[in-house]
Amino acid sequence: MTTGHIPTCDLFDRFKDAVRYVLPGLRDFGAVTRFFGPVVTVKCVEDNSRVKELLATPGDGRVLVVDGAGSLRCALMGDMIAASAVSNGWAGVVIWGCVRDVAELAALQLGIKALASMPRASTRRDQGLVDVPAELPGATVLPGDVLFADEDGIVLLTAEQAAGLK
Ligand SMILES: O=C([O-])CC(=O)C(=O)O
Repeated sequence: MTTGHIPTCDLFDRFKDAVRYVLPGLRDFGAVTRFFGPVVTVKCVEDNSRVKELLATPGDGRVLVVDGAGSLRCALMGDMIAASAVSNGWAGVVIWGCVRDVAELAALQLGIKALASMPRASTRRDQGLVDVPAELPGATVLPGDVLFADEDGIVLLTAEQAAGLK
């Protein structure tokens, strides 16, 4: 596995269509715009219980992928949860859904890509699935995939593909 970020365009040049690409639409909200790491997945709709729990545990340089089914009705992460991700060593959080506290997120040393901002928080009902196949626009993400993100977009590799990178 590589020890550094590889530009997503270089990954295309190397792998072409053997890797997965997330369709455009997710924006950068964190101070870090280039990040990579093995993926942990969460599937949750308008309930960020699992997101809060996971980001309070050691991240070890991993990236949390949140399949929020694209809901624009509430935010799945704000500055408190994101700050806990930073303290716990997560490399990034990619959310098919919304965030809030945008001004504070912009100051955090964390990669954050999400659809949009929304002041309304989610309602925690202790629901959501961890380590299951998760959808991002145009790509299915599996636990253990390796995600590379930068200003150009997001690319997903299998662990085997990532193992071959220098
Ligand atoms: O608590 C939430 O649901 C989201 C939030 O505002 C935070 O992370 O600060």
